Amino acid sequence: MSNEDVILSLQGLSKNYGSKNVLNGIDLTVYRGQIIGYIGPNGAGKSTTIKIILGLEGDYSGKVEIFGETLTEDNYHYKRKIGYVPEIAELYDNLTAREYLTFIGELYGMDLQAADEKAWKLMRVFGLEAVYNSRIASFSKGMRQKVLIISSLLHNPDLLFLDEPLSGLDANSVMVFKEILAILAAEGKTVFYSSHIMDVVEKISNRIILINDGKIVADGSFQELKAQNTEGSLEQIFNQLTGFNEYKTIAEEFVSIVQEE
Ligand SMILES: Nc1ncnc2c1ncn2[C@@H]1O[C@H](COP(=O)(O)OP(=O)(O)OP(=O)(O)O)[C@@H](O)[C@H]1O
Repeated sequence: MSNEDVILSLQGLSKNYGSKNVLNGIDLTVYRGQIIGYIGPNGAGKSTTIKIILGLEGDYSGKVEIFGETLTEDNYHYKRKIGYVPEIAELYDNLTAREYLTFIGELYGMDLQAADEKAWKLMRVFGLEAVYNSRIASFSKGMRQKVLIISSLLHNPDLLFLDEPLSGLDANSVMVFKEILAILAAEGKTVFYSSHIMDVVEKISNRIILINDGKIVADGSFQELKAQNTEGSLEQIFNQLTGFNEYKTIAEEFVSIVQEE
């Protein structure tokens, strides 16, 4: 791939919280059209990486380049080309879906009417047109997640960050969303997908990055990772590479404590 196809580059990215070293020299070049499955154990630093790239977390060392420009505090124009589904979302409960989505659309520089029309159409495709003018407080978990997904894509971003995006979605919606991602990537959009649902990551990503102890411990397509490891599924490869083989002992200990008289 040529340099023009580099969408994102992390060079020696490190981050401490106090004395805790969370990221420890992440080197990663992401190319246009890739769906990156960014995985790792709880607390490995996945959300921290995403927040640094989004400019939500500072005080790191190393270099971040996005769309060919170095990330600095006063360079925020790139944000218009980015979409983000956070792991924990602050949806404004008192707003209606319409108010929320048009607000987000305007933040991304869209014209109010254009944002309104597009948001309504996307809500309709997700079967939510009847609640477009209802308050988000009355929405189920899956409905909220769909609003979040729409808000991340309303402005047609080139690079999409998804942190556990399927949370609360039913099986039909998951199928639709996986297909949306595949079509977007085929259109040249780039997706950075962080999740613990290994069978989905295995299927949708064309490149999987596994981080552990603040470092990249695996980088390749699922087929490549499979060829390099003795284990078969991504879940098993994950457990093998993160040195986890104690699940039975932990489960037994947990249940025996639950059953203590
Ligand atoms: N604002 C903060 N202040 C102090 N420590 C933090 C802060 N944010 C994150 N951490 C710590 O950094 C580490 C990495 O957190 P992060 O949320 O990036 O992990 P993650 O890989 O996304 O985990 P999970 O899979 O559980 O969502 C954790 O140990 C967490 O406690």
